[in-house]
Amino acid sequence: MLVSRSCAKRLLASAGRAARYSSTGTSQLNSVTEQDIEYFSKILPKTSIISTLAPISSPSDELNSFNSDWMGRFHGRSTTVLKPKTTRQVSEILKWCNERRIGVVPQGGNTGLVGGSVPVHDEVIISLSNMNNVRNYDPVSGVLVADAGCILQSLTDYVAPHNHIMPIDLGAKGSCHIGGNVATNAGGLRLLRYGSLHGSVLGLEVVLPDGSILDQLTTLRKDNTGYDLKQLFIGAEGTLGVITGVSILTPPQPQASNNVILSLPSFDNVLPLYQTVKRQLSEILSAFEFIDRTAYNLAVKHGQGRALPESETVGAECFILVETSGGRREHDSEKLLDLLESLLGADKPLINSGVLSQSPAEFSSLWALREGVTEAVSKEGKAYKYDISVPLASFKQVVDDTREHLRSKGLLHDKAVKYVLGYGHVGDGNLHLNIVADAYLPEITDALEPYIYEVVASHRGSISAEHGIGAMKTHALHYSKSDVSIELMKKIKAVFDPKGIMNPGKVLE
Ligand SMILES: O=C(O)CC[C@@H](O)C(=O)O
Ligand SMILES: [Zn+2]
Repeated sequence: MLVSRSCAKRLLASAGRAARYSSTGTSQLNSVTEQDIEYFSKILPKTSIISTLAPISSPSDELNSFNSDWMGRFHGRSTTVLKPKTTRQVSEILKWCNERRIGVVPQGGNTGLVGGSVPVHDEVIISLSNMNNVRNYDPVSGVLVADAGCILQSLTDYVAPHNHIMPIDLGAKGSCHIGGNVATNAGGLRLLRYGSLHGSVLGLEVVLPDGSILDQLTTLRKDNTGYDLKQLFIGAEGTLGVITGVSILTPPQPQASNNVILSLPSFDNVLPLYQTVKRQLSEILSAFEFIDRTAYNLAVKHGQGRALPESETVGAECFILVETSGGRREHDSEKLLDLLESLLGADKPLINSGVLSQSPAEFSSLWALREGVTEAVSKEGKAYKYDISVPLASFKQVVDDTREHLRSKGLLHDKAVKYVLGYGHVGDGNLHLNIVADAYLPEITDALEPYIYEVVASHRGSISAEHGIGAMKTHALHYSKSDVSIELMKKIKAVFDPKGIMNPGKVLE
């Protein structure tokens, strides 16, 4: 139900003003009041509002999962979650919040790793989970238009009968939303083959903080008409507006997918191996993923995938998962077998052994060893997650140096930190450096930061290769962005969101 302008004005005038300073330091933001809930309940059915405030008054534990990230590292104090079903409803909510200066946090599947989708204070959470319809699919062009709240896996299932796949794939696919993927510019396991979302996303529908709807939901492959505004929202982490619809190009399903896990005696072999694999598999190579020994052991310990036969892992310092996706089943398998033969038959073999999947179940099981590292780590304790781009050659050095650094501070093993491990997307130059401890402790954070960011900056790398900045890295943005860049980002933010209501405390300080 839409609320009339006069009704909105009346409610605005009567609304209480529990003002406080926002985390961005740029504007006064207000807390939600009972009058706001009264207004929201004119826009949304009561079942789509979770609030501890009258006249809804849901139990506060219902709010907990929306206020915390899945790692239990970031916590907000929102009193109110709104679950709109339509773009128009999102627009009405934002218009109201903008006029009232109420902070807003858009939330998808809440699977992020940098605290981007939970409030810093008591912002209203707009959950996109009720906006979960496919709007249109053209199996000829492969262009899919979907609500932002569609779960990635359900979209993968939707396009599968049409012999297409989604251009992204990530461990959280069973719960992450396509809108969240776009808002965070999620990378994932298919980036090597299909590139980033900046290329696959053709159009977006975005509700701006003042409630206006930016309809750029084009399905065109070519549209060279000046500034490509949608690119600004890809990776903006909800700081410029709420993405409500996504138009995305889905690639044809490869006819044949194979994978193999190679065990390597030394990390030094990773780079020559990558060169060899690229040369021999050329266009059918679709993933080249790295798992160090610690990461592998944890994945196995926590039952992610099936452990490789013991004999194949003896003496392995690290593992590489190679995937091929091509158009000719026999040809592709032969290419992979030829690769294995030539690697193992070399005078100085780069690998100890390789385990090739022989069935769809084995294919998934090998992937689970890699995809499941995050899950395994979460079962071990609290993880400090650094998601960095550094030259491939320094992946191992960075992990080893971090371990030694923690040891020198007396924090390793006997004192809180249990593991330091590395894994990630070698093909994309992206290392996931995880430090696993018993708890999130200030002395560990102090030992890790700015240490890791300085290492990254010394390589002219990125402090966030794919997970974003969220609330976790706002203070460190300058390690990867120049002053000029940050000033421009702030100006862009001010143009779209002059009152600073959108996802305050994220991306920019
Ligand atoms: O948990 C992490 O640090 C990485 C998660 C994800 O980006 C992955 O590549 O598995
Ligand atoms: Zn990753």
